[in-house]
Amino acid sequence: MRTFELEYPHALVFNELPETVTAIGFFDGIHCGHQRVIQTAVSEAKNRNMESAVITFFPHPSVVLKKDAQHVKYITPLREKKEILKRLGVDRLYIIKFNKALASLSPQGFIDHFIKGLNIKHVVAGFDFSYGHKGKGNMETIKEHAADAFSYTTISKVELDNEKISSTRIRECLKKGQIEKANELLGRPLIVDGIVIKGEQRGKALGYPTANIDTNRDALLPKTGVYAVKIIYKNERYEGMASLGVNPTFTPDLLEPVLEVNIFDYNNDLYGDELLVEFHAFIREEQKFAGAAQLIKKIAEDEVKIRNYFAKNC
Ligand SMILES: Cc1cc2nc3c(=O)[nH]c(=O)nc-3n(C[C@H](O)[C@H](O)[C@H](O)COP(=O)(O)O)c2cc1C
Ligand SMILES: Nc1ncnc2c1ncn2[C@@H]1O[C@H](COP(=O)(O)OP(=O)(O)O)[C@@H](O)[C@H]1O
Repeated sequence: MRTFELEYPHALVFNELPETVTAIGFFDGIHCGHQRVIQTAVSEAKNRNMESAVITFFPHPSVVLKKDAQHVKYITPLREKKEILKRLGVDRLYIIKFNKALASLSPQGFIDHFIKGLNIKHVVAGFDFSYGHKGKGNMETIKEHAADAFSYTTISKVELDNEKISSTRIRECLKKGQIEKANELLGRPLIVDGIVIKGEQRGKALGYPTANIDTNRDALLPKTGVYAVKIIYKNERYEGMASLGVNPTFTPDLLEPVLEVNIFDYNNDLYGDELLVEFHAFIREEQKFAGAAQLIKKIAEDEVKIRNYFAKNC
């Protein structure tokens, strides 16, 4: 997959661009609904003997459009997004910078520059996709803006339990610790990755060494607590338990939750290495214990629970 980071106006040369079928959207999470849009574009491209593409945006429009400048966290930060799109068989990824200039482009201007101008012959988008200034362009107006230069497919609402699958719904599940429902909506387990850094060196003494993970600051983390996780390390998959929290038993003043994992049946140095953590089940809330002995007892119970969980659900 080739990635192109574009700004308005982009400088790509039309004559050098292949005829392409594209999916377009913000696609945070690349959930089951997004996957239907992207897979439709990939198979339509094969049918037409064209290249497949995904057009997406960065950062999230709310960063530019909302007054209180904020930092948005993503279910799939750009890096994860790229990995998943590669796996879906996408040939080209166009990441359009969402800035004031882009936000003020008219719907016709957007289509002319970023669809016709990128030699797109067919567009696939969800029924609620919008484009151009104030999101005034949509799947109703696209026919007029296309003016026969390209065709399009509108993907209708994809639902689970009679409710639309959406990034917002997944964010709410993650906030509540409903990881299994979030995973069902995503169509894969939530993955958070990062590099192993040094912690307080307390884990080994407790009998449960934990790899402390420096996560991407763009990554949306689930609710704090203890989770059944799988760890992908050097292309091998391990079972383990994660603590996402502020370690109240020992550190009353930690502000940001820390993600740490204890890998089952493993004993080796991991400092400086990259780990991918797949979240599978929420086990319990984080607690403040009277001391190390009580915490160790609880962690031993967590381990039994999590091993049983994976014995039943692999
Ligand atoms: C499965 C598991 C559950 C945990 N639960 C709690 C908890 O409920 N309360 C708490 O204060 N710390 C909890 N911890 C975090 C430990 O306090 C932490 O791993 C330990 O202090 C080691 O920290 P270090 O890696 O910085 O040395 C848990 C850790 C694990 C692995
Ligand atoms: N089974 C394991 N799970 C996680 N980390 C392990 C394991 N075995 C060894 N380690 C190593 O031990 C370190 C964790 O030990 P710990 O005493 O908790 O130190 P720290 O406070 O630096 O995390 C990990 O970063 C890793 O290098």
